[in-house]
Amino acid sequence: MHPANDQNESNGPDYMATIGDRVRAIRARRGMARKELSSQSDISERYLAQIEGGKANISIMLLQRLAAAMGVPVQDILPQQEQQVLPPPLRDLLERLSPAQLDEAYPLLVRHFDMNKGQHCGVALIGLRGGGKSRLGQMLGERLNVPYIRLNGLIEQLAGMDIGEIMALGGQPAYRRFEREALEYVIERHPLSVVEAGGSLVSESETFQRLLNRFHTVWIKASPEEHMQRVIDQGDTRPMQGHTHAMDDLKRILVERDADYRRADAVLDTSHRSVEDSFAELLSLTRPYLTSPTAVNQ
Ligand SMILES: Nc1ncnc2c1ncn2[C@@H]1O[C@H](COP(=O)(O)OP(=O)(O)OP(=O)(O)O)[C@@H](O)[C@H]1O
Ligand SMILES: O=C(O)C1=C[C@@H](O)[C@@H](O)[C@H](O)C1
Ligand SMILES: [Mg+2]
Repeated sequence: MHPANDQNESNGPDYMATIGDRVRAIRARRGMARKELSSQSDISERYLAQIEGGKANISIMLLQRLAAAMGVPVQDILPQQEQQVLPPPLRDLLERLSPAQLDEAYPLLVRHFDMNKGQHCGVALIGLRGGGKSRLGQMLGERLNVPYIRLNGLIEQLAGMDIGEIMALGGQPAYRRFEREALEYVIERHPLSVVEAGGSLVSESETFQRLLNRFHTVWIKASPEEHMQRVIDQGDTRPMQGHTHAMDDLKRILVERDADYRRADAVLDTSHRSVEDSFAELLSLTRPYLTSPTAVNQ
């Protein structure tokens, strides 16, 4: 409340008038007729009219009954509330939410105001090969009806050649240039999407920073053994040849990138879990960043 108002309200008539205004406003918000409030609070309609008209010097006991009948704390009716941070309607709304709904509300508000500043473009999945970025990313896009974009696929489209050819022709620098170009393409063309980053994007600090700034990022991780087994199960043994060495390499890469992957906004560990189970958690972690404020209940 504004301090100047508090001072004005502290003299008798203004104080009573403010109580009257507050009672009328709360009753209206609750959709209660004066008759109904009268029977709920056991205060006569005539006296309620006097209270609302700022003409009654209401006792503490009646004030308590009145507040209880309208389902609000007494301090909502009293004018001087210097300690109160939130305006009553907002606090009232938040108090009615369950803990799970509050968890949902927080990122929604964060996202909403960030979106006003043009910050967020959706969700980006980062992590090492075989974590489940493609599998889970596709499911997420389909479920929430937003495009799923595999950055490596887009790089190949923009370059007009596959990743192997890019590497052969221009090496890592060329790949990094196309990677950045692909990310900017997504930011410009897609207001909301699920982006799968290549496992090594995090090693390119400027591109990674851009991704962190524009997306809600999730590190999709697994144990080294599962990363390895899943990639082998997909029939791709290229980076895993040599077995013990391959496993050592994988572990080393995970350690090397650990600090970068940890910069993600959230972490999803898919080790020893079913795809469905991992997806359910990913959905709850990211839904607020992929739905428009008008589609909260989607
Ligand atoms: N709990 C789980 N969550 C996600 N995927 C799982 C899970 N359990 C098993 N899988 C399997 O692991 C594989 C993950 O492969 P996927 O291609 O999605 O990984 P990726 O992170 O996209 O790797 P890459 O960096 O190579 O693109 C899929 O075949 C998927 O079915
Ligand atoms: O994890 C890695 O080192 C890589 C993963 C791929 O997605 C590509 O980003 C690239 O081939 C390197
Ligand atoms: Mg993938």
